[in-house]
Amino acid sequence: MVNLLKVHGSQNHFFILDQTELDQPLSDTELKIFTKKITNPNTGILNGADGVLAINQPIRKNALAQMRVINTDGSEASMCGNGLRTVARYLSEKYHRDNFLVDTMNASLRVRREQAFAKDVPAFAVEISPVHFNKEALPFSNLGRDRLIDDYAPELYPQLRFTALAVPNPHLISFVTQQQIISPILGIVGKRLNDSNPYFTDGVNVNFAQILDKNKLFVRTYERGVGFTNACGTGMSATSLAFVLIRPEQAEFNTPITVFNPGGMVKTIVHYDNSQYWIELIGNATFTQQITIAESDLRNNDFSKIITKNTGEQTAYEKFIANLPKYNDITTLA
Ligand SMILES: N[C@H](CCC[C@H](N)C(=O)O)C(=O)O
Repeated sequence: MVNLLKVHGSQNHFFILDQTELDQPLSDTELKIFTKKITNPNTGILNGADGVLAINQPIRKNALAQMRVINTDGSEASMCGNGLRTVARYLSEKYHRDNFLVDTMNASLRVRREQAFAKDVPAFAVEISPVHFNKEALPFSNLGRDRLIDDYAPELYPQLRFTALAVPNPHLISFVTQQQIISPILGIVGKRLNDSNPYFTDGVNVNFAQILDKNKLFVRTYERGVGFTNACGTGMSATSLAFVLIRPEQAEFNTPITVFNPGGMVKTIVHYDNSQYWIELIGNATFTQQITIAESDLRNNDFSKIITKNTGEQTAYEKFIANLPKYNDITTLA
């Protein structure tokens, strides 16, 4: 039998599949098919999810394990901030470590257990890096420039200023008004740049941010390979870096920034060390259900005989967010 976990970071939901526990790990094709089925609310389980986080043996020395990120459309991403917090908690409890490295596609990243955000709301801090601004790393093209930092790009959407950066998955960020953040604009831009288009040929995660106060943001994201999610960890991290760079009078390096999102709240800290930017993303790592499935059923995408067990943590999480200030009553899955 195999144990899956249903988890979330800021209610960005995932299934964790520890491939090292399987007699025969799923192939890349099997993992893609499995993800598309189990995350789809109609064909999957537990209302689906925003992706699958697959854990494999480490690929670099000193790392405890590798995390791979598969979006609901089957595409693989180089990084997932909310997901890495939940994988960090899973590995922390499996190997009894609180401070270690996790391999991702492009880098081994530091993770550590943080003080819980509230009773039964465990929290982890994860490193978000490497960071790139040049068009080759994102990639973007046909915008007549090598970098896009706080500038108009009417080809993408008129009257908005955009910043493009990779952490290392690709993000497009715009600081907007409250009216704009709750308007259909984000969905229009997100859909257009994740269908075939001449600018972001690999797609891009689109983030609209409202500046609430000094070191305080609200971020809403249309995710590549998924669509609207309750939160995007790499999106909130990339937005925090753009905030510090573009509005230095309102956001500082090495200072916690509170980022609210439709699914809850995280803290970010933007760093610049040895001429490299990196971001700490600190937030909940909630396990909502434990799922038991026969390995043969997993391989055949047959979820008819699964056994699920509620952890009770979602109640604690909802109590935690009930005490947070409300900024935008957005039903994200619009
Ligand atoms: N959709 C993203 C991957 C998941 C990132 C997000 N869920 C996060 O928490 O960072 C992409 O294709 O780049």
